Amino acid sequence: MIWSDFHRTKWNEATNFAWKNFTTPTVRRMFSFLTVLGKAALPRDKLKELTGLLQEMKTTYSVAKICRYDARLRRLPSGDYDYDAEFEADDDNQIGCIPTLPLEPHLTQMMANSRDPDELRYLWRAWREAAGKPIRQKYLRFVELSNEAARLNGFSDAGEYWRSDYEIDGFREEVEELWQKLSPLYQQLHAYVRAKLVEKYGEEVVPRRGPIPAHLLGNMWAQTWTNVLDMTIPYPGRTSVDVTNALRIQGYSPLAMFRLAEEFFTSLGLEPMPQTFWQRSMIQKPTDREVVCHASAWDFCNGRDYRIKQCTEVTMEHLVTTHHEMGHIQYDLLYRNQPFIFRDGANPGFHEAVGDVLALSASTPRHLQSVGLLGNVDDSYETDINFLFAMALDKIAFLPFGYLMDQWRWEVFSGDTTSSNLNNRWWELRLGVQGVSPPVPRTEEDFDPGAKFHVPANVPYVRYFVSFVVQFQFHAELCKAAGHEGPLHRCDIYRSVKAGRLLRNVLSLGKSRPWTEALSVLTSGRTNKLDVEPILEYFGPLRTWLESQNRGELIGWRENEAIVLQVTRSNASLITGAVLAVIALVLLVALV
Ligand SMILES: CC(=O)N[C@@H](CC(=O)O)C(=O)NC[C@H](CC1(C(=O)N[C@@H](Cc2ccc(O)cc2)C(=O)O)CCCC1)C(=O)O
Ligand SMILES: [Zn+2]
Repeated sequence: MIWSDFHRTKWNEATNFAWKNFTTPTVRRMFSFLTVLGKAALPRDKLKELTGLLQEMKTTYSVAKICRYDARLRRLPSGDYDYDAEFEADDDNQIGCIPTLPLEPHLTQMMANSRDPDELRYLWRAWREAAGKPIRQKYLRFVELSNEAARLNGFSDAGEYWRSDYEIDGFREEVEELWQKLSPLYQQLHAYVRAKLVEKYGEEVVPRRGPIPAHLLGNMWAQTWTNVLDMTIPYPGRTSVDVTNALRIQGYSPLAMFRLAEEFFTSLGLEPMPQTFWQRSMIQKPTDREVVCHASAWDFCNGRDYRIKQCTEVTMEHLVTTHHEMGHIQYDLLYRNQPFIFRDGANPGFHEAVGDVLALSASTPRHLQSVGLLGNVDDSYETDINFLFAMALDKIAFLPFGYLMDQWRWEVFSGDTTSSNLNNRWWELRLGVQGVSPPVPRTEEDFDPGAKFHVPANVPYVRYFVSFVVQFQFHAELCKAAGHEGPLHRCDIYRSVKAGRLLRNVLSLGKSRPWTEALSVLTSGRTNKLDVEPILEYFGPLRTWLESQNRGELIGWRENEAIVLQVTRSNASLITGAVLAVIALVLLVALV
């Protein structure tokens, strides 16, 4: 339907007050959602510009490729990798390189498996040159138009529009409070992993009391650290829950992984995937065309057609992702009989939590053994700690990143962060909240947030932070319903129809009731708030172990070490003396 400016104004006036006096709460709730037009509230030409910018940014990200790292050819006199040589003809090989490496699966796997700091630093920087830097200006214009659309919907900026999905005042403060309670556990994990990386790479590369360089954590954004488990596992040689090898040895295909995940859902009495799902999903990277490989789950809003698009690799990490994506479809299926406007998650964090809740059970050593993916599992203390540590590299390591992504974007939308400190503010948060530092100096020429899918794709992110807290609330309640006794981290709700019924009751509500009421249903009225107790209970034994291991280590990080390390490592001769003097001055003032 084409909205003329006249009609839009009339609609806005008409809907701005009449419905608020309706007496039926459900109808009032429907109108409160229907009257938010989102970007459609923009004048046609601006809407066209906005959608054009979004498509261009998504395309840049999905086609970005970089050159292969070539240790031999390009060395500066200082021994550093001469990154700029990438694009200059040089005598060794006549022409510059041809960018051939895409993010998925190549760079993802290289960041996971390489143990060469120089190669990792190259991959880290080259990806940001190719994916982030080119969209900096587009993103700034996109923010302006997003804010204009938000204001036309009655919000102060796009951040307030995004936060309205959570329907509570003070959501921002609530998230801040949750993070403050979780940060001590994160700092313990950070200190332990840093000490192990110092052992591996030396203090030249990893400062013992400083932030961890972001390229060494096994992930392009340092958002989850499961790929450094081999270097950090507490008790090497004991049972490790990374069943990637078992999956491959047993000949698992992506389809078999999907069937395994589906069977967990049906074991709880939940919905099987519909026929069309198996016919129309794309579960492997096709060879005949370029696709966006970032996994996604799709509801075609007709009660029948649901699909997953995923470039599945046969790894443990992808088995967890398969549960995650199928969790979205399960939620879509459970609320398909709701009125259309209520076919959504109670809040976006709930939608992200469903699959992860089942994966918490499916990842336990006991469960992996019961499906034949793990051999003999002992109930020893060491096996417990190994398991909890592996889970923490995924769940605890992620928390600061899940928190800071939208902290940064909310500040950009509100104007607290502008083009003059766009990238610097990102690194202030990455340093201050997450304790990671860039392996090479960053400037306002760069746009590092743009190298993370959800920024060019404009997908909000605090939903994952909320999910990582609430999924443990779900886990605790479903384990209670399943009659589990013993430590929470050993719970496996597999085949518990009681747990399945409770989950069905909560998820079938969709967005027909505020999520606080859905939480009340989940906890039989015990609470209606986000609560960090279950995740802290789950990781309790690991926290005690980390605190004993970390005796003598600095917990936390000195932020200035990041700067000093960068200066020494980035070939000081390239940096004019003036800049060096400034840094020395800043440090002097900071230390006085
Ligand atoms: C039509 C549409 O868009 N549908 C939505 C779903 C819906 O709204 O119904 C959708 O499919 N979104 C895609 C997105 C994909 C993934 C993701 O982006 N994850 C985050 C954060 C994270 C990290 C670790 C983790 O264990 C769990 C999450 C990241 O990778 O940074 C990639 C792999 C996992 C989930 C998703 O499924 O959430
Ligand atoms: Zn998701």
